[in-house]
Amino acid sequence: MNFGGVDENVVTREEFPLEKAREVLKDETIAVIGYGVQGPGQSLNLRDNGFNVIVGQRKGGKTWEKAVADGWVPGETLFDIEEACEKATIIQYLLSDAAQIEVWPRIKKYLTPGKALYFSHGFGITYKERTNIIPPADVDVILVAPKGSGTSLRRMFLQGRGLNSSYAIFQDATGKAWDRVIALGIGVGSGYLFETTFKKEVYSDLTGERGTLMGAIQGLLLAQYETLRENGHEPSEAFNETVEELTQSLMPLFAENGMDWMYANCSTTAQRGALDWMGPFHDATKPVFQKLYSEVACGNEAQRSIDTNSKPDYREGLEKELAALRESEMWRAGAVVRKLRPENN
Ligand SMILES: NC(=O)c1ccc[n+]([C@@H]2O[C@H](COP(=O)([O-])OP(=O)(O)OC[C@H]3O[C@@H](n4cnc5c(N)ncnc54)[C@H](O)[C@@H]3O)[C@@H](O)[C@H]2O)c1
Ligand SMILES: CC(C)(O)[C@@H](O)C(=O)O
Ligand SMILES: [Mg+2]
Ligand SMILES: [Mg+2]
Repeated sequence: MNFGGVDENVVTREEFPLEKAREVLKDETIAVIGYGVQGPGQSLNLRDNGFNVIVGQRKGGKTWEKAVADGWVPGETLFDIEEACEKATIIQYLLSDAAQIEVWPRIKKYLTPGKALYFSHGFGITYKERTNIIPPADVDVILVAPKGSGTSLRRMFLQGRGLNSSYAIFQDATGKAWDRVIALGIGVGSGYLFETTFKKEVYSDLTGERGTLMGAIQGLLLAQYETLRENGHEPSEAFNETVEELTQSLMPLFAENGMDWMYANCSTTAQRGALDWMGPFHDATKPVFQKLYSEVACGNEAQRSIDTNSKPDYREGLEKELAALRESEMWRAGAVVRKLRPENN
């Protein structure tokens, strides 16, 4: 398929319908290991799509309880991690990236010949010198990476929509890796699947989430909010002009029909200014994106993530940082603005 002049390999549900996916995987037991964010989305979609799926999760704790609440039955469809890996023919390794490193020595013995090891991130394999995740040569190693949160994957599935995913094959030991990866991609509820490699997936994913999807957007929004506040604008005006209008009014327009369509639905005054100021914003941020990509490609970002996320108290530290964000003036103002949406009254 041609994307803006470039040919790419993609697979749609039309070419590879759900019935075909069920046929390909009819003799497989899929174990979804981990029940954090992607685990629930992928396992519930697979279950609702009629696949033979079980969940492997650390016993006790909140996520085990969440799995039980979602209808996974201990001893029948919910097991501890090692038992699920033993029963599986396909192991979907959906622990957090740091936990994948820690748990790997305990689960690799269950990767017997002909099984498949599935990831939703290229992290563990690409940075193998840092993760020590080195699968045996006689298993398939495949990837389906939904391009969005597991929460969205599930929500969009329930709405009859689909979140796009990339797919990759690192190792095809059985000759069935392509059928397996595409069938799983369709089964977890992907909109369409586009081809990548483990390395390109992790480089683009780490760049995207640090960049426009999460890091850059928060930096940009905050910079504008602060500028408005420093010049005497009230929080309500600053938040509406920075965040609320973006998410509620303008983003849906460019999601639906592209940036030019959103521009076309704004005043000529806005269009002139936006077209003129796009250049300076582009030029100011491009060097930051270039620096970010090179930090990802040399492995520094992966190492930072491994070092911080494998500390025993990392969750408390993270919660403090998230609380600071939540309690900042901009996001406290946001909570009030959201409450005032008529649909929330
Ligand atoms: N969060 C997303 O929506 C998202 C999107 C695309 C890809 N991914 C990728 O999917 C994979 C899973 O990510 P996630 O965000 O769902 O993970 P997560 O951080 O939500 O954690 C998943 C599970 O890991 C378990 N876990 C954590 N530490 C453990 C340990 N020491 N021993 C045993 N279990 C432990 C937790 O109980 C939890 O059930 C990652 O490779 C991630 O990069 C995530
Ligand atoms: C949902 C994201 C940001 O796309 C994913 O990459 C993640 O790591 O959670
Ligand atoms: Mg990611
Ligand atoms: Mg991502």
